[in-house]
Amino acid sequence: MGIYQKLGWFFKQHKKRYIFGIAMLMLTSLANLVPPRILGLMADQLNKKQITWFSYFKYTGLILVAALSLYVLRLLWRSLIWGGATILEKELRAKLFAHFMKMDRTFFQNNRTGDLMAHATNDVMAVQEVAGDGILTVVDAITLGGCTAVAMILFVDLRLTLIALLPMPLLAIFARYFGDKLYVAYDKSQAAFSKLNNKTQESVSGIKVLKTFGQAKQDTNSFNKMVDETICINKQVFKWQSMFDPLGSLLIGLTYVIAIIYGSILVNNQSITVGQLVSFVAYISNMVWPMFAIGYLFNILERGSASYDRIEKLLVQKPLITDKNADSLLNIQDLHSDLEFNIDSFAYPDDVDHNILKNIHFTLKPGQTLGLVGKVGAGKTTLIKLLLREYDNYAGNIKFGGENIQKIPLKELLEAISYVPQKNFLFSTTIAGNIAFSNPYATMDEIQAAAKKAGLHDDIMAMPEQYETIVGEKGVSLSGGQRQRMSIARALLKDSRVLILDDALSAVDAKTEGIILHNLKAEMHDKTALIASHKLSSVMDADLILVLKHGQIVEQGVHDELLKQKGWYAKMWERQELQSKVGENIDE
Ligand SMILES: Nc1ncnc2c1ncn2[C@@H]1O[C@H](COP(=O)(O)OP(=O)(O)OP(=O)(O)O)[C@@H](O)[C@H]1O
Repeated sequence: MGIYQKLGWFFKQHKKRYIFGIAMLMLTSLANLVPPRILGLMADQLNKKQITWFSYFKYTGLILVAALSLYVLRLLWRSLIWGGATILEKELRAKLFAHFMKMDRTFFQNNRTGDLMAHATNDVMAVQEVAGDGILTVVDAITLGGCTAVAMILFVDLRLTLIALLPMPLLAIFARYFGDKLYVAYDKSQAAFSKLNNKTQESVSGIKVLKTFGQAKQDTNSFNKMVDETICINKQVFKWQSMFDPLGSLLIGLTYVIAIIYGSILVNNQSITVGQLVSFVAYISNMVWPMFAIGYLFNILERGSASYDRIEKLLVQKPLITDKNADSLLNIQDLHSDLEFNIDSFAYPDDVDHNILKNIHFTLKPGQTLGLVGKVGAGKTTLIKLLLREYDNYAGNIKFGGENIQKIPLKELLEAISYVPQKNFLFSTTIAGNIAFSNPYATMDEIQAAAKKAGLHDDIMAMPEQYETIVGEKGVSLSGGQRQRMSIARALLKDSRVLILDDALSAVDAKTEGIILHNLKAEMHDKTALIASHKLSSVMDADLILVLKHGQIVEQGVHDELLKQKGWYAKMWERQELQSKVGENIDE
């Protein structure tokens, strides 16, 4: 139960929602007691042949009212409690995302991207279950279980209740034991299935290469081995399922048998009426779920608590770059968006003798786009990292709206930037969830608009469940180009003043690239953009293009000017034009 204390901040924020939701759940439990009791009363009157049309309509009417109330109550508690869990999920994701954005290189070296993704998906899901299914199981176990037991005792018989319910605690114990085993087995099965999916995709896309190198047989063997392993893992799920399901039915059946045998004896010696026995049998079905709920509850709380601890451990980590020089009164919204780079020199802290950037000076007005080009290792990403404040140890300054970026609170600065990194990450969740990661409160319309601008909408509509399709580790694999466009959609969903694309269109075909750039242009009219790319077509419309070589600007200007200079840019442009016409690979 400690997890509820840890999540106290959230329940305090949503106190009214949970109080009302729990009240609705309790009323649901009470309403559940009505139909069995009425059935019993009806059975007694039928047995004594005393039933009249009036009482018949009264009883059926009451059952109908109870059913309608149950419908409304269930609708209310579901939207309140499960809705609350969704809010918690969104808040935790937003917290983690904001934290990841704030953290520096060391954090990402210490925490592998895969692990961070797991925290942001699996752990967040486990915690949200505490606020959704966890509350449901606690309340149901206590109120539905408790009220039904009390009704059995009050309306029927204490002895019958004690004896007939003897097998029920076993149901809770088995639900806990098998529930846990099933969860672990199911998780492993999903991981194995996604591994198999990826392997299939790799083999199919690499089939020509495999055949050329005579590796097709080895690949088939390793594929068959993987299929066998996956089947073995899946068998575990069926094993636990086939052990638990019949056992559950057996225990429930046993309860009914005991109730009917002992109940009949009590009817015979006139301790209870036939109607009471009918009510009792109907109450047993009310008892089954609370027993399962007790079993599941422990699993939900244990998993949720462990996951919350892992999330907390991440959130308490502090970035090395701090706000020590920041002016807390500075509000980035008040700053004009001129971006000035005045870097005299920069060397990475672990290689201080080697200047990676030298004499980088330029200014961008709001709405202008900078193109950064140059060979691999020329320093394009490094320049971007300095704007993202991953390093402060450079000679010179970077100014945004006339203020040194080191004076702007880091959180505000990063919130003003949408960054599409070279390596994009995908979470094991829906497409919509993945896009909305940068803005968990985005509406479906906003998500779709961002996907359209990023040229991804049509691909999504062709997927099995469109925006609800699960992607990533546990779902459909996306191509490199689709991942890049997803990352761009994510960045566009965040309303920021600076957009950075770091080689973000490399895997996108020329036609789609044209569409995306056109859309970005419309989007960027008052925003500043930095586009680093190996494809010159991505930067040809930029207001300023810098060609970097060994960390220095060797050419600069707009596309036409650079072509006239007949330097590296003009040569590369010619090559890439030729390449796109011939469709061949020409290396730099
Ligand atoms: N963390 C680091 N520590 C030391 N040197 C680094 C580090 N990161 C990059 N470098 C070096 O800095 C230089 C510039 O790298 P950078 O990634 O900025 O180039 P780039 O132009 O973005 O290359 P690419 O086109 O591959 O993205 C390279 O020589 C690289 O090896």
